[in-house]
Amino acid sequence: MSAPIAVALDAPDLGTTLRWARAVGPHVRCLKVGLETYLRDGAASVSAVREAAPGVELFLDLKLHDIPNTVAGATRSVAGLAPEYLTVHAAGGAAMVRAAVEALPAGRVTAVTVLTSLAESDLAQVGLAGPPLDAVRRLAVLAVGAGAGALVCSPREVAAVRAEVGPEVVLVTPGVRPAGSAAGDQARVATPEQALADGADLLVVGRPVTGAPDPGEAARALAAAYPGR
Ligand SMILES: O=C(O)c1cc(=O)[nH]c(=O)n1[C@@H]1O[C@H](COP(=O)(O)O)[C@@H](O)[C@H]1O
Repeated sequence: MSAPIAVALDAPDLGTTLRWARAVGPHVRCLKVGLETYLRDGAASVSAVREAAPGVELFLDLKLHDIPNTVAGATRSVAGLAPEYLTVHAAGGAAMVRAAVEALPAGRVTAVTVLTSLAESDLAQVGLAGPPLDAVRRLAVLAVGAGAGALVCSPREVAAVRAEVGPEVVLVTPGVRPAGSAAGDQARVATPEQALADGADLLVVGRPVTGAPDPGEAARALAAAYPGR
């Protein structure tokens, strides 16, 4: 099985997105198309990434967050792209997550709990008092109860979330930084070793790979260090 890594293709133009997809695709299980690419290049970018990296799973990271009726419609709008993962914000509530689940016939609705860029002080500012773990656990339980098949949390919470939701739910962790990599705007980070040891199923890695002088080689080295189980 290929390395449990999703490379975030957050690129400034479609040519770069596809160059990265071709370079890293052979080494990893999954490629992530997010807001930067999707809002600029649309659905065609998803098909183009699939063509550039055949056989690799597609993670469509649109972080939907709206009233249930609107999220259901938005999910139907992209369901034909057949993403293996589609993100929604768990904070949109159980009815919203369920609306996405019902509108996505295949693939996993993937609920983002608390963004990995937020530290405890940021959460306090938006009215979520207490450690991030409390909110992450609460939102994880809510989302799984509403039918989400995957969750996004930081590697720091993954062990506690696993204990909460059991073995079947796919746990996805961004905020993964190999030792020595810059954290950038990520607040709750850990190494790939730690994330996997704590029970993560899929590591999302962007800049440590795509910002490397040779993204293909960076992905190859990361995949060799963390081969699929
Ligand atoms: O849903 C996500 O993928 C996501 C959730 C989250 O809490 N934090 C987070 O960083 N992400 C995404 O994961 C990727 C992380 O990229 P790097 O920080 O460059 O490794 C970006 O594409 C983010 O949009």
